[in-house]
Amino acid sequence: MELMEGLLTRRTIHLFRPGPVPQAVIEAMLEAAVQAPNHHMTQPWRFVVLQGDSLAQLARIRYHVAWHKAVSQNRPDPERLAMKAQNDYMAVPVIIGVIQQLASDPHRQEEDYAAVSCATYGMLLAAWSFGVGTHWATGGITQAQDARALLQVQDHERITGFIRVGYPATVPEVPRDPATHRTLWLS
Ligand SMILES: Cc1cc2nc3c(=O)[nH]c(=O)nc-3n(C[C@H](O)[C@H](O)[C@H](O)COP(=O)(O)O)c2cc1C
Repeated sequence: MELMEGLLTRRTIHLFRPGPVPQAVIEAMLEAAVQAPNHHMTQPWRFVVLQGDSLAQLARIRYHVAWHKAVSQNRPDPERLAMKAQNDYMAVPVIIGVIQQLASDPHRQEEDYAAVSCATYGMLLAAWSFGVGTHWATGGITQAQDARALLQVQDHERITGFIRVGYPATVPEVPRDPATHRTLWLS
């Protein structure tokens, strides 16, 4: 797939087909990620690939996070919402946790988050080039102590997102405002 085609057609996937993703695709995603631009070459990222039992553990943690959120918001049927949250994770063969190493300087931290986001986007695009879909999400689970422990996140690190990886069942359309509506050309 041409780079431009990938940039124009990649979408967040919400429904995945069952089945594994080749290890080579996951490795290619990670290689693409570490090529991301990063100021001062801080390379402020780390990745944790969860499959099998570890993915099931993460899904269970997501169940608890979703349950507590639903209860705290007085939502009806917290059990159903929590099961959906868990099942969404169990519907993919691989989830990649993205971790930012936190610099002590706030400005450096902000620039590092930009770099980690570039790395994450690189992963999504690399996956897409193999016809593999992704879903980049944040949410409460990125701060859950149990999730941090499972991913062996250190005090000077934070989880910036979880990337679900699998073959898409459907690819949604998510139209954008044209770039011309968002651009001022100066000469
Ligand atoms: C930093 C970041 C956090 C996101 N967090 C979530 C999330 O928690 N849940 C979710 O469903 N999508 C999340 N998304 C995906 C966006 O909702 C999605 O990119 C947007 O709807 C546009 O759709 P597209 O990716 O198909 O173009 C996140 C995207 C980014 C960049």
